[in-house]
Order: sequence, then structure tokens, then C-alpha cells
Amino acid sequence: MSELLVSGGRVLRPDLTVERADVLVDQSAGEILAVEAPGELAGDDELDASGGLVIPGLVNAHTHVAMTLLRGYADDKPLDAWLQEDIWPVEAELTPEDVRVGAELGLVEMVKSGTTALSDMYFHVDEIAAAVEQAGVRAVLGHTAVTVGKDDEGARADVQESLDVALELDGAADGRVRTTFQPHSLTTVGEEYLREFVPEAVEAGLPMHLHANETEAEVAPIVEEHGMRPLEYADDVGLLGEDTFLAHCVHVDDDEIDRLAETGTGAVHCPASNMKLASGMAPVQRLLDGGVTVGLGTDGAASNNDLDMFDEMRDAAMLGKLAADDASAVAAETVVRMATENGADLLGFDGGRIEPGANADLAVLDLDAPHLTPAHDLVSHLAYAARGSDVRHTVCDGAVLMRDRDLTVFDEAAVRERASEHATALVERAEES
Ligand SMILES: CSC[C@H]1O[C@@H](n2cnc3c(O)ncnc32)[C@H](O)[C@@H]1O
Ligand SMILES: [Zn+2]
Repeated sequence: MSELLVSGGRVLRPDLTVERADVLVDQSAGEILAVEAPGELAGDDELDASGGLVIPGLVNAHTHVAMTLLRGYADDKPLDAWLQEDIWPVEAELTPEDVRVGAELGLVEMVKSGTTALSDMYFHVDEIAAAVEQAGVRAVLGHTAVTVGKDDEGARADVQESLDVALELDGAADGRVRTTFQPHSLTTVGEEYLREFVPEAVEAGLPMHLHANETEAEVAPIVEEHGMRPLEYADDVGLLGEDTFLAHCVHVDDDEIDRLAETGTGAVHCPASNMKLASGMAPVQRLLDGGVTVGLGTDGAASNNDLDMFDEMRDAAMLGKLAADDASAVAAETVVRMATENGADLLGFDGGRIEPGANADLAVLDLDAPHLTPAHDLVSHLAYAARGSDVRHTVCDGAVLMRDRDLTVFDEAAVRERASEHATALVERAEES
């Protein structure tokens, strides 16, 4: 058994206290073995955490990792126009290789900013799974089905593919890949397909991940067509439950919050995307107070425009206060929990905390920086002051993915160069078509 010692630093404990301690990792089992006072433990290999803070690896609970190729391609538009005028036309030109390269770039960015787990919605999912396997992170993947604009045969094939991919890929990358059934949203997948396929997904035991209640504009057509609020409709077609999490949940009323809590359905807050697309302010504190598990996600790099979960924590805390008109809402501890244990809960991974028996998914933050001085409160720093670039080491499943900011899993320069080439060629193809 090979053991890794993360030594000399301070450790963020599950109760969000900070103590000086060393962390011993069983690299073959991918588990944390012990957290003990400095000097008590020894390992075969060592990661120097002196002057640093050991935190659980961050969990990006809603993203489209391959959309890094579209970073900065279309800005300053609301969701509907952004998708229909810009994003969907260029995505129609994406090749499997583009998706692989875009996913690699996104995973490089994630590992460099301390993210060790993600939940992704996209297509050409084999390519994303291959990139995840190489990156060494954990991921919940799936093929996202859209039926609007397709004939019945095309629509059914797309939803069937979502089921098939979820069943086939589950457990890939030595169990680091799990899967979800993914209707894109309540307005982009027709009712007949939801009524037919959702029970099949439930019967197969598949968790579900979809966009819901993201913009005001998508609520009215659902009420008009189905005579119910979106989440009443989602419940009616069988989408809500303990194995479902919904991205966004911006425009939810009190009854819908109760419904999420009663069914055990999770929510993923994506503050940067909601601000950039002017989708609205999610009632995060009300969701949490109502008993909903809320994780945190960046959404894709085309609506953010980065995949840095430290940014996301800061945005969530700031926007949460504005939404609640209360400076005590969505406090520092809350966003740290959202980005760690809540995200791990939603994704079904036994992580998000530094304690014996938990997955050995962690990041070491370098505190030796002007913007992290003085150190009155390190939880405050995580939420409000730290940046992804402060991460010194990243470990997932016991493996060191980044040591002293050098990636062990990818040739970063080569990934960036290939991604730039693919992004340029992709946009040229889209302009020609
Ligand atoms: C068909 S794969 C997933 C699909 O979702 C699109 N997407 C990216 N961000 C959002 C968002 O905030 N709301 C809805 N859909 C989004 C992405 O471009 C892919 O087409
Ligand atoms: Zn999304």
C-alpha cells in the first residue's frame, strides 16, 4: 500500500474549524487514512503543505466542460438568444475530437483551481469520459437530450441515447465516472418523451440532471401549456426525487421550494451564469432554509467565463445577499459547504470533507499571498478572497494531479495549443455554414 503524507499545513475540518494537522492518504484505496497532529504520521511520498490550507477538493455540480472552446465566443445576450443565435449553431459543428480537446482544456483549468469533481451535461460523452479518465478527477457524465426541432424519430433516438449512455458509462475510469439521465430542460424536451422515458430511467435506477426554472421566460410557456408551475409539472412527469438535481432553480416560488424539499430533489446554483445571462437571482437562502440541498456550479465557460469555483463561491455569497436583501444571507460557511459537501452529496460521491474514510480528494491552498493577509478567518478567505491560482497541489482518489502547480496528468502547454487551434477552426466552420 502506498501512502501519501500531506504535511506541515492547516486543515479545514468537516465542522469548518481549522487546525494544524497532517493528512495521510491511502493511495491504492483512494481514501483518507488519518488526520493527526503535525509529526505523528509518515508516508512513502510527501506533499509539502507548509504555509498552506488543506481543503476538500471542490465540486463543480453543473457544467459543460467542453464549452471552454466557446469561451468569449458569444457574450452579453440573454439565454434564449445566446443559445439560438450563437451557441447551438456553432455546437452543431463540434466534432468528437473538438469535444475531447475542449474537455481537456476545461479539466486542466479545474485541476489547476482545486476542483476534483464535476457534473457535466453534453454530447460525444465518450470523449469527455476519456478526458476525465486521463485527468484523474471524478465526474458525473451524461448525454443531454433535446427534442425540440426534431422529428419524432430523431427526438426518440436522442432521449434513448441519454438512457443508453448513462447505463453504459456508469463506473468507467475505475469508478470515478458515474452517470445521469439528462433531459436538457422542461421546455426543450417534449412532454410525451418525458412521460415515456423518465419512468424507464427511474426503473433503471439512474439519477437525473436537468436545467430547470432558469429564466422567467421559460416559466410562462410551461404554465400555459401544462396548467402548472414548472416544478409541479416536473413532479407530475416523475422527474423529482432524491436522485435528481436541477441546475439553476432561479424562478421558484414557495410551493416549488417545498416540493423540492419534500421530494429530496437537489438544486445547483450557478451565480455567474445567472448574472451574465441576466437570468435572475436564485433564492439560495430560502432554498437552504426550506431544506433543499444546494450545490454550486460554474455552468459552461461560455456563460461564466471561467471554471474557477473560488470565483463561484464569492459570486454566490454576494448574489445571495442581494437576492435576500440581507447581508447575513448565504454566508461564507454556507458557500464553502455548497462547493464541497453539498456538491459531493448531490453527485453521490463520498467526499467533500477531510476526515478518515472519506475519498482522498483534496486541494492545498497557498496562503502566502498579499490578498490572503492577514488570516483572521480562513473560511472567510475561501469564500471571499482566495482564487483558483492560489491552489498549490491537487489530489483526487489519492493520486497527485498537480504538484507545486505542475500538472502530472496533462501537458498543459500542448492542451492549450490544441484547444486554440480547434476553437479557431470550429468558429471558421460555423461562419462558413
Ligand atoms: C445538448 S448538451 C447541453 C446543452 O446545454 C447548453 N447550455 C449551456 N448553458 C446552458 C444554460 O445555462 N441553460 C440551458 N442550456 C445551456 C449547451 O450549450 C448545450 O447545448
Ligand atoms: Zn447549463
